[in-house]
Amino acid sequence: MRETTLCFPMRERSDDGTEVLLIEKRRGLGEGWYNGPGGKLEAGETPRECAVRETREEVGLEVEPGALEKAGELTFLLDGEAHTFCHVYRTRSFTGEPTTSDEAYPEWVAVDDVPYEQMWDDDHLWLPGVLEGKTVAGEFRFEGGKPLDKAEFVGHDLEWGVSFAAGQK
Ligand SMILES: COc1nc(N)nc2c1ncn2[C@H]1C[C@H](O)[C@@H](COP(=O)(O)OP(=O)(O)OP(=O)(O)O)O1
Repeated sequence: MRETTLCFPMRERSDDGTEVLLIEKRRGLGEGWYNGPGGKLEAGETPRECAVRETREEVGLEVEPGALEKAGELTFLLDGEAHTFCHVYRTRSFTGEPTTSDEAYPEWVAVDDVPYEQMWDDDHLWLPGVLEGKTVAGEFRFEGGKPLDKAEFVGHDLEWGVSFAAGQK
């Protein structure tokens, strides 16, 4: 199973609203859809280190590992087999301005205006709660063979208010 991360940088707008930094993915799994910066763990990397690196590589923001708040653990199953495990983080502490990379077009979006219709089918089930500050563990089931982004979303289980094991924070 692939181990991956997603990171959702957030900021307050001057008119009192909150925004989240999304990317339009330019290649790989979920190409053309909106998501958070993130990707696969490299050898020897912790999930937090991966989220920091992917956020830097994809959108040019610097985040301290300790400034990441663990918000979720998501398991994606394809045809009954574990396909991807994803650690989800949010943060309001970062430096730099978002810049386009080979992998991503970054875009600040109001949390009330997240384009769920242009995202993975599971995202509208868990991302609103994550952006409200909740924690979640979820299992999402897809069927129809590889690749995952062409498979059909068929079911899910969610648990809110979870605590994460010390080694998984
Ligand atoms: C199935 O539902 C998913 N929902 C969301 N929101 N995100 C998902 C889902 N499945 C996978 N992802 C995320 C998890 C990772 O952040 C990326 C994986 O993308 P990719 O395979 O392209 O990984 P990268 O490390 O970016 O790949 P390269 O560096 O080799 O381009 O998708």
